[in-house]
Amino acid sequence: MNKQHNRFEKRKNHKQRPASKRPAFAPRDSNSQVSQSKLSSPRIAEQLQTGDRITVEVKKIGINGEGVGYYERKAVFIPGALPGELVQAQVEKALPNYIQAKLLSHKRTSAERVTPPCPVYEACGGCSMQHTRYEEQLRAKENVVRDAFSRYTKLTDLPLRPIIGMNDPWAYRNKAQMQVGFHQGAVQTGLYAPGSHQLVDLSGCPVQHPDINALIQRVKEWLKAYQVSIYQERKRKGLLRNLVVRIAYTTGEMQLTFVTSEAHFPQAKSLVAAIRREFPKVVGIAQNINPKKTSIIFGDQTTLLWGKETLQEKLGDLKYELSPRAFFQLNPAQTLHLYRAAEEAAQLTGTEEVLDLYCGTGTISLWLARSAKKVTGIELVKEAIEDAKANARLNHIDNAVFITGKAEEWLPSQVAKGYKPDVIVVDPPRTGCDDALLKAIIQAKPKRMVYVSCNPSTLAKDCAVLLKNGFQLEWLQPVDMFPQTAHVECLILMVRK
Ligand SMILES: C[S@@+](CC[C@H](N)C(=O)[O-])C[C@H]1O[C@@H](n2cnc3c(N)ncnc32)[C@H](O)[C@@H]1O
Repeated sequence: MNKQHNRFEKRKNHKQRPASKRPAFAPRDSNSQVSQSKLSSPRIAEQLQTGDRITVEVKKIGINGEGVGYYERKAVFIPGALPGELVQAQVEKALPNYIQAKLLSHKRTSAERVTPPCPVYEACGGCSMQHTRYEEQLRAKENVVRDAFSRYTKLTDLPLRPIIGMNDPWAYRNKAQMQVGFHQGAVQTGLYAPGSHQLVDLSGCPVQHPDINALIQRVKEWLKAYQVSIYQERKRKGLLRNLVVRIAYTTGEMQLTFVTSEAHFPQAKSLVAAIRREFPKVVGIAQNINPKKTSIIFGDQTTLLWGKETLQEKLGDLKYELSPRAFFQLNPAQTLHLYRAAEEAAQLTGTEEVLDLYCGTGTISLWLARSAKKVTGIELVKEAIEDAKANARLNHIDNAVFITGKAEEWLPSQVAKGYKPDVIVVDPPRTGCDDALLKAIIQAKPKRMVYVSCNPSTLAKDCAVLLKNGFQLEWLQPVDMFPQTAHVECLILMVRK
């Protein structure tokens, strides 16, 4: 995802078997029962329908943070349920290979259950694990990684390191991207409820930096006071679409971007003056124009309304100047752990050629460049490459080269010319590496391959391909970049056999 708030992954929806081919009866799990008044006898899993109520014992936490139990032998996914709980749930979807159900009540609750501190936790959908004690969240994320690797690689002795969690798993997010709406005379800012265009108003998000919350709250008041017209998605009318706020944890600098549907923004001057009066940490205020019918937040054009174009953040001793649209990891404290793990995995001595694929703004490349002979970063987005080059200059790093391109096209063409990096780092989007890229990595025969991923399933799948083609898995390091959500970041080191 970008590595944003949690959204549920789609499961495969297979066609229903015709009724005549369904088994007449299958034995029931002792803890799985249907209790629906209109039924004269309990339903077997194959006959369950939307609306049926079932009792399920929850066995584990699934990839989206939901409870997973079994009705007879069929998996039942119940958001909000925890392992060890016996729950009554209502069937929302009964499909041939799984059941999706809604938690109705508990017959037994888990000791790992806690009260979510966020008042709109259930409606918002940004987090999916606030009801779970943090230690249990970490255990569940380790298990998700373990399950994915045992499914795809069949490795029996997985070299899984303990997950790196946070001491304080709140207020870690350095960026908020809020939808703006208007409801019953009030300006709202928040996120859409999962799978809908229903805006959930957030008056303070506990995983965001508190200064971000404070700024958004006041801006909301000024939007109303200055009568800024709010964009209405359905009618495609109105001006203000989103507020994007970023904070640098090390310098405290803040940056605010108004995303508008058109350039004309008559209240911009008054808003800038009000923000500057009350929020001296804001160093730059920008307007981004996005006239398109799209769920992508930023449009192509950004203009500075006041202040600096970038804010400065530091990771270790590296400095980064970040423009409003530049990608930067959302949890800087955990990013340090991730990049240190990448450095350990790369085992650089100063003589290596390193290739960093999907390099974004070059953060990993610059981190590794200090102990490598040369680093080449490849990234699809041209602006990110410009930021990477600027950050290399800012940090006086002259052995890093950044190139705009598609990883799956660039590497095969270079390998065909004899290019042989010593270490390859990849950090692809959730979909994982393209087949053509994996093939080129296998042909390039790097000594070490460092794979960073936010999706354990695609990571394990790609790892399985590399295992069959001359690599072995040395270790896996999960890092909890997104506490309170089901997301888990994982880094693996593979070496040539
Ligand atoms: C998960 S981010 C990694 C960013 C970076 N490694 C970091 O830690 O900040 C994935 C990056 O891959 C880029 N990307 C997506 N598809 C790509 C492709 N086919 N080739 C190269 N880069 C791609 C995205 O623009 C994004 O910057």
